[in-house]
Amino acid sequence: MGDVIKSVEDVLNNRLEGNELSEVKRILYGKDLEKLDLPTEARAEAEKGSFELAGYRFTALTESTRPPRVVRAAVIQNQIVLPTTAPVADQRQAIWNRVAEMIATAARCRVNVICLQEAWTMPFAFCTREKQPWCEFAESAEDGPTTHFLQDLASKHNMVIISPILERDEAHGDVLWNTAVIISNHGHVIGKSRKNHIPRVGDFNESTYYMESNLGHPVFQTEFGKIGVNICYGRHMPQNWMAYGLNGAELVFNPSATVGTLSEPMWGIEARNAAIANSYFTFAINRVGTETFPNEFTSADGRPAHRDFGHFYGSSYVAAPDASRTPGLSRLSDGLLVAELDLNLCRQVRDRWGLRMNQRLELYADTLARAANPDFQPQVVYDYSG
Ligand SMILES: NC(=O)NCCC(=O)O
Repeated sequence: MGDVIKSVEDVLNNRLEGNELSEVKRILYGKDLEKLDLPTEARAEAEKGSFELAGYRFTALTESTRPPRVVRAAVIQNQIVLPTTAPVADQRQAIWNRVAEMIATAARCRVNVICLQEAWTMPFAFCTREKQPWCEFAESAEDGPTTHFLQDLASKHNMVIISPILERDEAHGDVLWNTAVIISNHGHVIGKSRKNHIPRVGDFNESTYYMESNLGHPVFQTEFGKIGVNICYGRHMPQNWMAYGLNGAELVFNPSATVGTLSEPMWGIEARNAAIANSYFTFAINRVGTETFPNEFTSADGRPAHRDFGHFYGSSYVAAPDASRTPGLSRLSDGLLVAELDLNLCRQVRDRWGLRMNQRLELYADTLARAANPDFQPQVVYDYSG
């Protein structure tokens, strides 16, 4: 179940042709984006490493008063490497090695900014509700071994790296957080962003492990654009996406871990809608594969106890403010998706559609302030005529 088709695009490409195929792509994907001509060496590395490599170009109009601001931004989706029964340090090291290989290929493709998947150094073990050994994966955002590991890669490859980890906040009594660390292309930690909304659905028992962010909606000014990170479940909250936009984000990454039975019909819609509504680029990143745990757990839904979470369906993609999007990566295998984009498109779409200009923040500030008040009464007008 959940692992039958490689991708929706694969099915469309195999079943449709000619004008029918291009019309379906125009309607579903905005336009048929030009494929990037990625280096032969990068393609060879991807083939040798058994991961998918895809690249697309989003263009913008040429302006006479501003130079183009073209950057290459990429995402990685990957399976865990060792079984979940292996020692924690070995599991993490094996994932580091795998992802470092994929980051090196990204560097060959001249990627400037890359984001990894949610809690990328570990299996998504929160379904188990067990604390050990999974809490051992937690580490300092500023000074932990994963951050040090990536700082070297970031400066070596001149690449901003966004590293979503399980954070251990030692200064605050070992509190755990779900955190994305933003490492500059010179290898400095610029800052961190924490997950604002914690799922309480299905086997996503994450509220057992960590708290909602206390950091708001930070946006990080990098050499390659202003970056926000909306972690996984936060993508269901339009106001969460909006707040990164209010703070000026041009690129918003959504590192995720989600399974087909729960969320696949929502996946292609949410990050894409956010790109349209907020006039910025979004990057939806999902892990891939099926992870099996040593002890059985139940899902509180009457099904028998089981040892796996279900299939993480990958399908990572990039969406643009003009409603175009890339095809998704595979539902089944590791992948690196590269998008070349001109950040000038954000302003061009704002000027054309006026969605930010017409946002009416003052109207919603008032509605939200009232709705958040314990005395709130919904504004409903009743029909008493019958
Ligand atoms: N990791 C996470 O927040 N998953 C929740 C499920 C979903 O949002 O699809």
